[in-house]
Amino acid sequence: MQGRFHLYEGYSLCKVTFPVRIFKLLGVETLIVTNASGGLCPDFKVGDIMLIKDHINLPGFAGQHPLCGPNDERFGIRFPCMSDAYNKDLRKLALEISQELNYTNFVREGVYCMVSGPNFETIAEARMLQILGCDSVGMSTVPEVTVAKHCGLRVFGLSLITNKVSLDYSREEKVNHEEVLEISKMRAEHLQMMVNTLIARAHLLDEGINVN
Ligand SMILES: O=P(O)(O)O[C@@H]1C[C@H](O)[C@@H](CO)O1
Ligand SMILES: Nc1nc2[nH]cnc2c(=O)[nH]1
Repeated sequence: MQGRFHLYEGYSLCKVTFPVRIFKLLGVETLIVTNASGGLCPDFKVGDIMLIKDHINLPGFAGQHPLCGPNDERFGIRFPCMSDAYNKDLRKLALEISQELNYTNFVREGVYCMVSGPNFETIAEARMLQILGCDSVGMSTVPEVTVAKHCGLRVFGLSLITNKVSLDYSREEKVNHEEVLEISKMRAEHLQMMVNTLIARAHLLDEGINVN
């Protein structure tokens, strides 16, 4: 997909995730998601690429969930397990690839949290998210991943840390969308290289071939 639909644009989560079900019907087996997010983990720097290890579905906690309503059994079960949402083997492979590509000084792993947006966080919100165990925060991805897991797709995700989220009332810098776009452009080639290399190697995992 070139871009995606967002909840904050006014789309229902059913519409936001509709392309994932189309992928499933087309025979897609693995979903690779990328996004931009704000860094909450104090160790993260702007420009870091975070391999998404897990997520927190904050809109889901409040009933904004793409699987609410009658369950479509053709796609998956009523109560899907999400404890292994982001495929372990693909994450391990991505870490190995980042070492080979010499990217280790800007590749991290962490927990992504979705909020609906469109505003960036208040400082109190950011502090709360950090206490909850979120390493980064963004406005997308989680609904698509949830629907992908529901219908049995394997998922891998990368989140580009485009800014630091303000956690301190004395911090003068203000988060803005222009910065998000600028950092995304700066890291685009690295992200493409990681994804391309991962795709080239991922099928070896299915065939049980040692990728080292
Ligand atoms: O679509 P993603 O989640 O990558 O985009 C993020 C969320 C907003 O659309 C935008 C905020 O600057 O970046
Ligand atoms: N919610 C949220 N989304 C983002 N997308 C890119 N940066 C941010 C951020 O700081 N907060």
